[in-house]
Amino acid sequence: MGLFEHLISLFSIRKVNTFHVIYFSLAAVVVYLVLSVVWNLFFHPLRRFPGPLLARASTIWYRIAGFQANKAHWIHAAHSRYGPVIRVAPNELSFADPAAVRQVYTSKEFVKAETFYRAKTIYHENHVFSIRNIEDHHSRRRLLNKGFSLAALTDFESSLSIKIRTLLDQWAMRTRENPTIEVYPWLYYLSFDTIYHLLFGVDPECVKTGQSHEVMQYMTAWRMTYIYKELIPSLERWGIFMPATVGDTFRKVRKWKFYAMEVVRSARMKDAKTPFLQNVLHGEDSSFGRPLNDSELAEECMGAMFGGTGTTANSFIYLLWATLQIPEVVKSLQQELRMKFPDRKTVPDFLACSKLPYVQAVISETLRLYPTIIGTQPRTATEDALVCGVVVPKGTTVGIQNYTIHRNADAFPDPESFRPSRWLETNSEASLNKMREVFVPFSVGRHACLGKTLAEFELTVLVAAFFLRFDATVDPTMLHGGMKMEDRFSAAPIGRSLVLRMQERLVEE
Ligand code: HEM
Repeated sequence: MGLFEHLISLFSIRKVNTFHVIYFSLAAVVVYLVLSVVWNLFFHPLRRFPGPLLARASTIWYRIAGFQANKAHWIHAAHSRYGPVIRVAPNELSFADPAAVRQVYTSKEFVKAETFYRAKTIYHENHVFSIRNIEDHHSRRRLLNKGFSLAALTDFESSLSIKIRTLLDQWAMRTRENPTIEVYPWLYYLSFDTIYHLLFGVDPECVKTGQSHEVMQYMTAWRMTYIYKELIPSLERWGIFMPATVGDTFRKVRKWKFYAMEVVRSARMKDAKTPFLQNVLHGEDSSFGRPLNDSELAEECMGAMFGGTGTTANSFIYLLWATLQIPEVVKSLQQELRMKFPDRKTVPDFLACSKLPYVQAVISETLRLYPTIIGTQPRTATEDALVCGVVVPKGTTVGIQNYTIHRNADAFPDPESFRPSRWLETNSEASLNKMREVFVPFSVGRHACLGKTLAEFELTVLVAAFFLRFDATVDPTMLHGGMKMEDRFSAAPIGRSLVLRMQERLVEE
């Protein structure tokens, strides 16, 4: 007699109907859930680690936090309550100890966590961000590095300067009559134009026209699909067949893929000459032993478009938000810039601005307090490992979030204050080293940001050109609540808005 028949005879059921099947199925699910909670709380290898009860018992805590785009904030609050090593899901630990950063992110014992990064594929192919295998990732990185190198960016600098000048001309023109301006979309236009032009050699001219590009709505949709895919990985295949809003997001991502394939095909036909395309169209991905095909290359382009747009745009948005509320910071910034560049309308070159200590301190302080990759970057232990003296069993996922370690009070006293001068007034090499150890906005190790140099170029030149040319303040209608960092892995202000009052000032009054 089978188990099902046995249960039926036990409950004296003569004839099985649909109701019984549903009833027993539900009962089986409840029993399974209860047993897994008991296992997670009392028998799991991580049972001794502290953390919120719901997080130790099930993945619900982690999933709700993810859905609400609040994961980084919840984990941060849990660290304050439970200590530097906490359990944030039955099989996941979070470390707030700065020493953990390099032990995890530069070690071969840890690989990208499967569910989290598989969900970050865009449409049916892996790209450099989602590849987990160490050798495969290495060969893909080798293929892409050249397109984002310092040499490629130095060649591209004049195009970037033109875009920044066009943006500031737009702002100057629009604020002549009325000084109030919504800058949020404009900064997306600038970073999108920049990455697109760098990749494909064509300027989409969002800044020039003041219009969004169709790809931007696809990228917004993608931010939701990876939350859904983390929950149900098979949506990668089936998402486009889902009804309503959920299906719409997947269908938009499919449109983005078609768009990217078209761009790649046309680049192939024209044998496009940007450093990125030169390398990827002709170079081999050594783990495939061949160049990337159109679909694989389209996916890399989509990854770079996404990686290069919101990250830099939001960093500058937070830089303006934080800086413009502190008149002394603005004054120091403008003094340094105006001493060096007498022409206020100039868009200075990167090399000169990269040596200006206060400009660099303002950028560092922004990336410290508002790291756009705000949350955990989860890795899975491929063998038993030791992190900060704690044994991490094989198969455990661990993560360290920049939002938390960048607020380490030992390295950054009074961590919630935006204080650029902290980067300049350190009086010992030891305290500077401590700050450097903890400060990892672009991550470290083999998965560190591919676009770091591009982001630094863009931010540095933009900060310099903006503060040379404009006097600005945050509009009084802006509320702190609207600037809360929404954690969808890459963070953005929850209100999607930054309204400023600004005035072009070309001479001292
Ligand atoms: C201020 C701006 C930026 C910040 C703070 C930032 C931060 C980061 C961080 C922390 C990672 C590691 C993520 C992880 O391991 O899960 C990363 C990876 C990456 N970033 Fe950025 N990023 C920025 C701008 C850019 C730009 C402009 C691009 C343009 C292409 C870019 C492309 C990438 C790519 C492709 C990866 C994956 C690298 C790999 O796994 O090998 N990022 N970024």
